[in-house]
Amino acid sequence: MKHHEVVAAIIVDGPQILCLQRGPSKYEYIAYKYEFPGGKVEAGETQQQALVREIKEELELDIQVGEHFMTVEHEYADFKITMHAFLCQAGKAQLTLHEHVAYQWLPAPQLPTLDWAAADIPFVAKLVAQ
Ligand SMILES: Nc1nc2c([nH]c(=O)n2[C@@H]2O[C@H](COP(=O)(O)OP(=O)(O)OP(=O)(O)O)[C@@H](O)[C@H]2O)c(=O)[nH]1
Repeated sequence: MKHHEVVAAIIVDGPQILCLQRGPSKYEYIAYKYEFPGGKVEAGETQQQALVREIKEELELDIQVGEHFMTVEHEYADFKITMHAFLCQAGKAQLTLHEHVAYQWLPAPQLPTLDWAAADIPFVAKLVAQ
Protein backbone atom coordinates (compact mmCIF):
# COMPACT_ATOMS: atom_id res chain seq x y z
CA MET A 1 0.00 0.00 0.00
CA LYS A 2 1.28 3.48 -0.86
CA HIS A 3 2.34 5.64 2.05
CA HIS A 4 2.54 9.45 1.93
CA GLU A 5 4.19 11.87 4.32
CA VAL A 6 1.81 14.84 4.52
CA VAL A 7 1.92 18.20 6.28
CA ALA A 8 -1.14 20.26 7.20
CA ALA A 9 -1.45 23.87 8.38
CA ILE A 10 -3.87 24.80 11.12
CA ILE A 11 -4.02 28.50 10.29
CA VAL A 12 -5.25 30.50 13.24
CA ASP A 13 -6.48 34.10 13.24
CA GLY A 14 -7.52 35.03 16.78
CA PRO A 15 -10.26 32.53 17.71
CA GLN A 16 -10.86 31.48 14.09
CA ILE A 17 -9.39 28.49 12.27
CA LEU A 18 -9.19 28.13 8.49
CA CYS A 19 -11.04 25.09 7.10
CA LEU A 20 -10.82 24.16 3.40
CA GLN A 21 -13.13 21.99 1.36
CA ARG A 22 -11.48 19.67 -1.14
CA GLY A 23 -12.89 19.31 -4.65
CA PRO A 24 -13.66 16.11 -6.54
CA SER A 25 -11.36 13.11 -6.17
CA LYS A 26 -11.09 9.64 -7.64
CA TYR A 27 -11.51 8.45 -4.06
CA GLU A 28 -15.05 9.24 -2.94
CA TYR A 29 -14.04 9.10 0.72
CA ILE A 30 -11.94 12.27 0.41
CA ALA A 31 -13.95 14.10 -2.27
CA TYR A 32 -15.53 17.32 -0.98
CA LYS A 33 -14.31 16.65 2.57
CA TYR A 34 -13.01 19.44 4.75
CA GLU A 35 -9.30 19.43 5.57
CA PHE A 36 -6.45 21.66 6.65
CA PRO A 37 -4.43 22.97 3.71
CA GLY A 38 -1.14 21.29 2.92
CA GLY A 39 0.15 18.34 0.96
CA LYS A 40 2.90 15.83 0.45
CA VAL A 41 6.43 16.51 1.59
CA GLU A 42 8.86 16.34 -1.36
CA ALA A 43 12.34 14.86 -1.30
CA GLY A 44 14.88 17.21 0.29
CA GLU A 45 12.29 19.43 1.97
CA THR A 46 11.72 19.91 5.67
CA GLN A 47 8.12 19.63 6.87
CA GLN A 48 8.08 23.39 7.43
CA GLN A 49 9.37 24.13 3.93
CA ALA A 50 6.76 21.81 2.42
CA LEU A 51 4.02 23.59 4.34
CA VAL A 52 5.12 27.08 3.26
CA ARG A 53 5.32 25.90 -0.38
CA GLU A 54 1.94 24.13 -0.36
CA ILE A 55 0.07 27.02 1.25
CA LYS A 56 1.55 29.48 -1.23
CA GLU A 57 0.52 27.21 -4.14
CA GLU A 58 -2.96 26.44 -2.84
CA LEU A 59 -4.01 29.74 -1.27
CA GLU A 60 -1.49 32.44 -2.26
CA LEU A 61 -0.85 32.95 1.42
CA ASP A 62 2.48 33.47 3.15
CA ILE A 63 2.41 31.67 6.46
CA GLN A 64 4.55 31.58 9.55
CA VAL A 65 4.84 28.01 10.72
CA GLY A 66 4.61 27.71 14.49
CA GLU A 67 4.64 24.76 16.83
CA HIS A 68 3.97 21.16 15.93
CA PHE A 69 0.37 20.36 16.95
CA MET A 70 -0.11 16.63 16.36
CA THR A 71 0.86 13.78 14.04
CA VAL A 72 -1.66 11.16 12.94
CA GLU A 73 -1.34 7.93 11.03
CA HIS A 74 -4.37 7.06 8.95
CA GLU A 75 -5.08 4.21 6.60
CA TYR A 76 -7.62 4.81 3.84
CA ALA A 77 -8.83 1.98 1.62
CA ASP A 78 -6.22 2.72 -1.10
CA PHE A 79 -3.28 4.41 0.66
CA LYS A 80 -2.04 5.48 4.03
CA ILE A 81 -0.69 8.76 5.32
CA THR A 82 1.39 10.08 8.15
CA MET A 83 0.17 13.64 8.59
CA HIS A 84 1.94 16.27 10.66
CA ALA A 85 -0.10 19.33 11.63
CA PHE A 86 1.45 22.63 12.67
CA LEU A 87 -0.15 25.73 14.16
CA CYS A 88 0.39 28.58 11.69
CA GLN A 89 -0.37 32.22 11.17
CA ALA A 90 -0.98 34.00 7.89
CA GLY A 91 0.46 37.34 6.87
CA LYS A 92 -2.85 38.53 5.42
CA ALA A 93 -6.42 37.33 5.77
CA GLN A 94 -7.20 37.35 2.04
CA LEU A 95 -6.77 34.08 0.20
CA THR A 96 -7.29 32.75 -3.31
CA LEU A 97 -8.50 29.18 -3.77
CA HIS A 98 -6.55 27.21 -6.40
CA GLU A 99 -7.30 23.64 -5.34
CA HIS A 100 -10.27 23.87 -3.01
CA VAL A 101 -13.92 24.64 -3.62
CA ALA A 102 -14.79 26.48 -0.42
CA TYR A 103 -13.40 27.73 2.87
CA GLN A 104 -14.68 28.75 6.25
CA TRP A 105 -13.10 30.47 9.24
CA LEU A 106 -14.60 28.82 12.32
CA PRO A 107 -13.95 28.91 16.06
CA ALA A 108 -12.79 25.55 17.42
CA PRO A 109 -16.12 24.52 19.03
CA GLN A 110 -17.80 24.71 15.62
CA LEU A 111 -15.27 22.59 13.70
CA PRO A 112 -17.31 19.37 14.19
CA THR A 113 -20.18 20.88 12.18
CA LEU A 114 -18.14 20.27 8.99
CA ASP A 115 -17.68 16.97 7.14
CA TRP A 116 -13.95 16.31 7.72
CA ALA A 117 -11.64 13.82 6.00
CA ALA A 118 -11.36 10.82 8.32
CA ALA A 119 -7.66 11.42 8.99
CA ASP A 120 -8.44 14.89 10.37
CA ILE A 121 -10.84 13.77 13.09
CA PRO A 122 -8.11 13.53 15.78
CA PHE A 123 -6.96 17.10 14.95
CA VAL A 124 -10.51 18.38 15.23
CA ALA A 125 -11.06 16.56 18.51
CA LYS A 126 -7.88 18.02 20.01
CA LEU A 127 -8.71 21.54 18.82
CA VAL A 128 -12.19 21.32 20.34
CA ALA A 129 -10.81 19.99 23.62
CA GLN A 130 -8.33 22.86 24.06
N1 LIG B 1 -3.41 18.56 2.74
C1 LIG B 1 -4.16 17.71 3.43
N2 LIG B 1 -4.27 16.44 3.00
C2 LIG B 1 -5.04 15.62 3.73
C3 LIG B 1 -5.71 16.05 4.89
N3 LIG B 1 -6.41 15.00 5.39
C4 LIG B 1 -6.22 13.95 4.57
O1 LIG B 1 -6.71 12.83 4.68
N4 LIG B 1 -5.36 14.33 3.55
C5 LIG B 1 -4.93 13.45 2.48
O2 LIG B 1 -3.52 13.48 2.36
C6 LIG B 1 -3.13 13.48 0.99
C7 LIG B 1 -2.38 14.78 0.75
O3 LIG B 1 -2.17 14.91 -0.55
P1 LIG B 1 -2.48 16.25 -1.40
O4 LIG B 1 -3.20 15.80 -2.59
O5 LIG B 1 -3.08 17.32 -0.56
O6 LIG B 1 -0.99 16.60 -1.63
P2 LIG B 1 -0.30 17.30 -2.88
O7 LIG B 1 -0.88 18.67 -3.04
O8 LIG B 1 1.16 17.17 -2.62
O9 LIG B 1 -0.82 16.35 -4.03
P3 LIG B 1 -0.36 15.97 -5.46
O10 LIG B 1 -0.07 14.50 -5.38
O11 LIG B 1 -1.60 16.25 -6.27
O12 LIG B 1 0.81 16.82 -5.81
C8 LIG B 1 -4.42 13.39 0.18
O13 LIG B 1 -4.71 12.05 -0.10
C9 LIG B 1 -5.45 13.94 1.15
O14 LIG B 1 -6.74 13.45 0.91
C10 LIG B 1 -5.56 17.38 5.34
O15 LIG B 1 -6.11 17.83 6.35
N5 LIG B 1 -4.77 18.18 4.57
